[in-house]
Amino acid sequence: MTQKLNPAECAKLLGELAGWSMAEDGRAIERAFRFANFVEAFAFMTKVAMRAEKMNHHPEWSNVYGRVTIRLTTHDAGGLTERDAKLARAIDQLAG
Ligand SMILES: C[C@H](O)[C@H](O)[C@H]1CNC2=NC(N)=NC(=O)C2=N1
Repeated sequence: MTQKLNPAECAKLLGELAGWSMAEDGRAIERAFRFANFVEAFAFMTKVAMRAEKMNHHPEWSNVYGRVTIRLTTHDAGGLTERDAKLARAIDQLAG
């Protein structure tokens, strides 16, 4: 099973992932993305959804018009793991 990241590993990860922040519960990382309109936001979500499915690791997210808010945590581990880091990097790439 994927091992939860320890506090030092979490801090290191946040240092590497510009734009992401630790959730208040300390069990996830979060980032908000803004797009010009709903269609661009949904196109981004579609790309992320396909990648998440391929990685078998899925975001918790919401969308209002051009804004997409994403929370990443590993449910099977009850906290942050390397799988969240990997998906965060992929999401940042897809955001362009
Ligand atoms: C069996 C388990 O549901 C799967 O391995 C995947 C599916 N997608 C997942 N996504 C996230 N965020 N956390 C998980 O633990 C997870 N598990």
